[in-house]
Amino acid sequence: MTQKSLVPGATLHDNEQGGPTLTLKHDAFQAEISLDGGQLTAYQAHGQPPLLYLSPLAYRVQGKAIRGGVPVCWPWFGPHPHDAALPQHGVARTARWTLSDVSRTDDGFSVELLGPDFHGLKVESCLQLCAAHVDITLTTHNHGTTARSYSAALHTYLAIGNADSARVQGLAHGRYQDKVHRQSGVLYEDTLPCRGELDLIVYGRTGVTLVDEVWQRQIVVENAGSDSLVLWNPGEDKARTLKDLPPDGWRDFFCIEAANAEDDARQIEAGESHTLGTRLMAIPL
Ligand SMILES: O=P(O)(O)OC[C@H]1O[C@H](O)[C@H](O)[C@@H](O)[C@@H]1O
Repeated sequence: MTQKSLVPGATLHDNEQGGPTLTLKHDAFQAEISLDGGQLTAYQAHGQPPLLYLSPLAYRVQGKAIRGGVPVCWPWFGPHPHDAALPQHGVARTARWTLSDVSRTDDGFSVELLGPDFHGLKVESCLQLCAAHVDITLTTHNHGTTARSYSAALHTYLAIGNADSARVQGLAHGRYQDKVHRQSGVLYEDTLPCRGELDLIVYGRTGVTLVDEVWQRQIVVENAGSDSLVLWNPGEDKARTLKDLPPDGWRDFFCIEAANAEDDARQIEAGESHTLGTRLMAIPL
């Protein structure tokens, strides 16, 4: 593919490994979207640290998930519920998506992407990017003839100064499922340190804040169409088993995922659709 200008500031081109990539340049920020995975891989407001972490060892070949940015887990989150042969986190993050529209808005860009079809379910994504925030929606349509269940997540890798000294706020009274310790219960504390391996689904919380003392900022995450959010960091030991993450890479991000996961999996009637969304806002401390 040769480089193609779409609207002022938006260019579609192949990255170094040949993957179709949309680069967005604005006076106040710049961003990159990979059509492989249909995912935002970078967003940075000028003069600020990056909002999203992208592993320097991330695979950038068609058919492999990209570790970083905002991977799309769809139409199931985690292992497939009945068929262990199917890939973890569904088919969308390894599919090549289609760019259906890109336009300038008053304060940034709006991008629409069409994702894969999976047995009567179809997914599309809309990204609204401006200097103040990033909004991503994921809409699933059931174009089959019977009701269908699915699960999903926008698996956001938020960039941070150091996971060891960051914390998530806004969790009090959320019901949780802890996949590391195989426990469930209710979170009594409002704040959770991002230290060590964490893999938690928290129900009933649509908004939380990641507080980063090192970079002196907080990232506010507000989700919609979701009653579950996932908090994940592999920690030092598990990170060593991930080939697409440097040994110290776990320090540089914390995942806060807008989800329809586990107990929050959704059923969509024939002809209906459901939208999951997340808004990310970085604010100085
Ligand atoms: O390594 P991946 O397939 O990208 O999955 C990374 C992580 O995603 C989610 O956060 C899950 O809750 C974790 O259990 C999983 O380890």
